[in-house]
Amino acid sequence: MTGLDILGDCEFSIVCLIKVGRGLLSKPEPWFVIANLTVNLLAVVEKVESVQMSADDVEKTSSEAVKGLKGIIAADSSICLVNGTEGKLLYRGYNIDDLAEHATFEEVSYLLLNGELPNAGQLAEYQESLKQYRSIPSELIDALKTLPTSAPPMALLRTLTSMAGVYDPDAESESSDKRLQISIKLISQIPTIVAAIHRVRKGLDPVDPDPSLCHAGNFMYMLNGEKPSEDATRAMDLILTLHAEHGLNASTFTSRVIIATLPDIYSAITGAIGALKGKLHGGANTEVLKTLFEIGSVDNIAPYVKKVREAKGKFMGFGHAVYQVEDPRAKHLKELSRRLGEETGEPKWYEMSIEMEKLVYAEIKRNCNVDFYSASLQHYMGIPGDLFTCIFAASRIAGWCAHILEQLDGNKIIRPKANYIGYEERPYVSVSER
Ligand SMILES: CC(=O)SCCNC(=O)CCNC(=O)[C@H](O)C(C)(C)COP(=O)(O)OP(=O)(O)OC[C@H]1O[C@@H](n2cnc3c(N)ncnc32)[C@H](O)[C@@H]1OP(=O)(O)O
Ligand SMILES: O=C([O-])CC(=O)C(=O)O
Repeated sequence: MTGLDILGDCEFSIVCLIKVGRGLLSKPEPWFVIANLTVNLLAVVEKVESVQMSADDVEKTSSEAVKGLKGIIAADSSICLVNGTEGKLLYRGYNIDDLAEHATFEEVSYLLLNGELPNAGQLAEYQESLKQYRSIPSELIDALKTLPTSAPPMALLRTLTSMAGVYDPDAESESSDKRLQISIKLISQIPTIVAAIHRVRKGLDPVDPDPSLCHAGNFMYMLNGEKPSEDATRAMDLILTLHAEHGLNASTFTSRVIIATLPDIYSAITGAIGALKGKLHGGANTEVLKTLFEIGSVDNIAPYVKKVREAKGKFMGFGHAVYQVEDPRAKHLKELSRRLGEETGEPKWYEMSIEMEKLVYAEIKRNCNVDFYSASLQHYMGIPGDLFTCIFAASRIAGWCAHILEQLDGNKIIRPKANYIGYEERPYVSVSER
């Protein structure tokens, strides 16, 4: 905006006043003069603001970025409510406590994808579809055998999920039916891929899925090569139910950002797996077990907490971006960890976790999150620590797919802007003069 523009806006008031002075206009009341000037000055302010608004288009704005986008509402969603002050979690309106107690992962994943719990017929049909999709292309197993066994399982999962997209003839389909089908396929196949990773890196052959087993039972079977007990099946089912969905967490947001550019579902899921891998997110469960192993005994916890505090370090499995009170999922995992600690005759890891929870809370006033007790629990279930995040992914695939389908319904590309804090425009300097 130039000085001339501003003058232009004041012009009417000034010209009027001059005309009054020359007797060309009758003398107005003082309130009229003030009101007139105010109106025109407001117009100037508005113009200045609109000039700033158009400068925003080139990412130059005076406003500050919200770090981590904390508290920013980035989407309308009817999938999940995370109430951080009350510690409440609802999937499509159903409380996680009720789902943990009564529902199976099949019901929960159907609910997340379709918006309603299935009736008996719908559930049977859905379970059948999940079973039909369980086998993965043999090319994935062949490729897995060529990859380094030392690679983190989440890196292998990321690579194989991306590959699965290459072998799916429907991957590029834009039909809603096909997209729902791909979602069901992914919910079914991620556990098969995870189990194959687990076995191949141990030098074992992958185990073919068993159609007589439910989703969780078959997952345990493909991991261990033995039919699981009812308790083991129920434990896996609970883990899958509790981790299935959590609003706009980092990996889910990633999946929505990716799908919003309209690539294919596999691309969005591959990105989500990459985001979940990080230790500030899903990767924290692996870190928790490492910590428990490093500490070794209840007696060493107090010195460990002191050491981490002095180094201004992080306590893995503690704190949350949304919950200011207890994570409502943690108590379910904690109780199961207690039970399995007793049943395996190795309560140490549970007892250490209890002491750690107490001492860390006293130190930083942060509760434990879903990743904390899932570590001792999965350890009791015989799952290696570095596979924990893959188990998380085998569950969260349901939430990711639900969000992807929701994003595609009325899609808009997600494109926030940066608060530019770099150089003003400056002249190019040739190499010889730098
Ligand atoms: C499934 C999940 O993703 S659950 C989360 C899993 N991640 C972890 O367990 C890793 C440890 N926890 C954390 O790093 C954090 O609590 C997060 C990433 C989960 C949340 O981070 P934020 O939203 O920034 O939380 P919050 O606003 O409470 O953190 C503010 C400060 O509190 C302190 N704080 C929070 N959590 C912790 C922790 N676990 N240990 C030590 N200090 C902590 C830190 O000083 C933090 O600032 P910093 O991140 O700059 O170091
Ligand atoms: O919501 C979050 O930020 C992290 C979390 O608990 C989850 O993804 O389950």
